[in-house]
Amino acid sequence: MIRAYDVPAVRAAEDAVRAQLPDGELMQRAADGLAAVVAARLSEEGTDQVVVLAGGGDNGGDALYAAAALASEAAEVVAVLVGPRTHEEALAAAESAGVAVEEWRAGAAPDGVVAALAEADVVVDGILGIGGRPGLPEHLAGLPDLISEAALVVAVDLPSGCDPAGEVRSDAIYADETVTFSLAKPVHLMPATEEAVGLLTVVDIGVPDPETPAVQRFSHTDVTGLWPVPAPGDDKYSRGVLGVVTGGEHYTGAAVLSVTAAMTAGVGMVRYVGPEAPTDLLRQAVPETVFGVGRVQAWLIGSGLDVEAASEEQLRAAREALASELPVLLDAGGLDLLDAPRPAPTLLTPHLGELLRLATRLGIPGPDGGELSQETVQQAPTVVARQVADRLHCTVLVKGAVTAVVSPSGSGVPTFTQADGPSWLATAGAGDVLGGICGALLAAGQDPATAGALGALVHGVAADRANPGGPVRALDVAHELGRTVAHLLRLPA
Ligand SMILES: NC(=O)C1=CN([C@@H]2O[C@H](COP(=O)(O)OP(=O)(O)OC[C@H]3O[C@@H](n4cnc5c(N)ncnc54)[C@H](O)[C@@H]3O)[C@@H](O)[C@H]2O)[C@@H](O)CC1
Repeated sequence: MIRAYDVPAVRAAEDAVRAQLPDGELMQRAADGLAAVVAARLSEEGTDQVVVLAGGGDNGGDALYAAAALASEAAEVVAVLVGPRTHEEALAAAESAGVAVEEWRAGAAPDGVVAALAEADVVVDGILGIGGRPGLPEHLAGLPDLISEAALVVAVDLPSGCDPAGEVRSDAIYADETVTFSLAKPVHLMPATEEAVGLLTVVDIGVPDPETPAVQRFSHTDVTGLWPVPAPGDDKYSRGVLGVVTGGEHYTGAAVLSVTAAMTAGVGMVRYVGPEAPTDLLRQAVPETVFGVGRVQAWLIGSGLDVEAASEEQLRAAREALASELPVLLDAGGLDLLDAPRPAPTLLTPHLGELLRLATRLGIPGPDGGELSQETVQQAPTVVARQVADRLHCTVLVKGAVTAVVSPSGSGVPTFTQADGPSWLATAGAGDVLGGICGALLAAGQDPATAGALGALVHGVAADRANPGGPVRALDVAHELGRTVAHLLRLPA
């Protein structure tokens, strides 16, 4: 499990440790750790040009102390002071170690800075850390374009400009590697910001984990402790029966994909409710399926379901499911069926377009109070998802390269994010497969957040294993699930 802690929790944990240490010791540990990582990335000939961008806060202090430590390792280290203030002791240390100093505190970049950035082999981004507001300081808006394409960009704690909470996308430095200290922060794991982080390296500076994480991510080795594995006394009913209301006369494939995924992921049984065409297809493609309404432990409703054109039987089953005390997963068209909170566990699995449609239907406004836009949903997917989760008292899984599973505010459940799949997984029907996996987990008794996050992990790993490094089709991902679960269960816990 990877855990990330929000800024107040990190500051409190750091304060507690700092109080026990000599002045400046914690920052020195951070700077030494940073310098060791950067030194390991330098070429062995010692010919590298290193540029250290230092802001006005402690992040800039870390970067300047690291610059001092790197002065003897590189051909040249240039520190560029970009903040309104400078950490004076760290600057003095850098200067006495032989670091060249440039200032760029406002306006356009001075020629010396432009030249240094164009020639840099390594750029250390110490402009803003966890004290940063989203976006780059105004005069640094053009900075990313000045950095040589060939340079390795190493961010200190987080890429400057990124929202430390990882909730909103903003102008930022894109790092190849981010070196953080003891604790990961949400920025490192959230969909709006993870792309800018690059490789995440955590250097231990002796700060213990706070109690409550803000964001969690399952690792492959977590699957063993969480996946429902049948015991000798189990039967198909005790393992979980999933009621499935997906597909229709026109979207027959959604039924095949979701039911195949649920069965291959290991549900005890599927009861499918749908019209003739998908039913006929399922009789051929997934002969294990049982048809018609009956006793189930959870419902999967929606993939390929057009509420306007759905059969009477499907709509009745869906409405009864929503009125029941059973866990329900709503996907795609099924999202149109929920207007008010249900008393039972509910997992919604929209992609960004569906999230916009759902949030708009619920009357959730944009940040300016006006109508919610596609841009806002793209820039701040987890903010919008949380508003939906709060309105409907449900769990919202937002699909993407980084999938986020957001629970209602105050529920005490951290946000889960998973980034396990290859980009090839962005393909038709992949969401139907995810619905089948998560539905199987709900039927086995998992809570919606765990079912969503674990389902996303297995979905991503199966896609990779179905055709490593190449294109996958959704049905191949579904067929790979059984072997993927077996592979994950074999990993040491
Ligand atoms: N607190 C500690 O004990 C430690 C902190 N460390 C470092 O300190 C960092 C946090 O330091 P700070 O709290 O000083 O925060 P920052 O170094 O992020 O600096 C914040 C400063 O920048 C300004 N600012 C923020 N966003 C801006 C924006 N978009 N445009 C212009 N100005 C902006 C703020 O007003 C503030 O003055 C951490 O990220 C980490 O790198 C490390 O040295 C480890 C120990």
